[in-house]
Amino acid sequence: MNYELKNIPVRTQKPRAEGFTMAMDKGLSLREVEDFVDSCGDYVDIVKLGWATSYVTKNLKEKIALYKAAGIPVYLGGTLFEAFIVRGQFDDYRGVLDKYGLEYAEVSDGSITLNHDKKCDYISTLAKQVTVLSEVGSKDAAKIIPPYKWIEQMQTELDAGAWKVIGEAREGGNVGLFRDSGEVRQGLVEEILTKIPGDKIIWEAPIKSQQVWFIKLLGTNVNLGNISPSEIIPLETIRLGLRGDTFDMFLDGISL
Ligand SMILES: C=C(OP(=O)(O)O)C(=O)O
Ligand SMILES: O=S([O-])[O-]
Repeated sequence: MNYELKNIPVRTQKPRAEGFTMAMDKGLSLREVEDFVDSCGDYVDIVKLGWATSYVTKNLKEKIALYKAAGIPVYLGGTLFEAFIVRGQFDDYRGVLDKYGLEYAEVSDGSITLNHDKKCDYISTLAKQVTVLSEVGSKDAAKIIPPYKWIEQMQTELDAGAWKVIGEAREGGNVGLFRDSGEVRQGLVEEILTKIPGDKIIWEAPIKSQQVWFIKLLGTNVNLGNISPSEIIPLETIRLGLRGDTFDMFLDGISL
């Protein structure tokens, strides 16, 4: 760090299994990626190329190579997986992973209706090729999945070979884990945590108030995702108690 401050919570270091930050790149240029990894690389554990943006992104190979050179793995948004599945192109999807040398993949059903056993089959097949992140939750705000179903799905997806499960929120943070106002479905999160270990979950939390909520509940080293590149440094300060929102969290025993 640039100077010494006392009572700063201990952050996990890369490669992190916990305290993990997933950034969402939805079309950064190569030059922007160079700047991004230079300024924020220490705080980014994995990058998702949001939904199917990789289909239209220029210089995709070069972009993935820039992240790789910075030690940051890349995966393609779950929506892209779903776009292949709905068209009967699973083998083509696997070919894309190979073509771009990707080591991670997301399996989700946020936009399609997928039989859950079939989803788990995709997870176990892909887990033989790459590290799989599987996502639970719908992108449709009208589809409310009860907590016991979230738990059942998360557990069976982990059992099928998912490395971590992701709680859906979209870029807007207004579905899945959250109400359409962006407020956390607190009862849902608390119930999930009675059964699924927190370190196995990445909570999509694109909005600052959501990040703060999870850090207050689960501490500095909670896994958070769908973080915009411009919010990586701000999030790191929130994790460290160096922004107003969490300022008092780590000041036990200290007073003026
Ligand atoms: C983040 C989104 O999609 P995905 O999870 O597929 O990246 C989104 O649609 O806002
Ligand atoms: O919507 S809930 O479970 O607080």
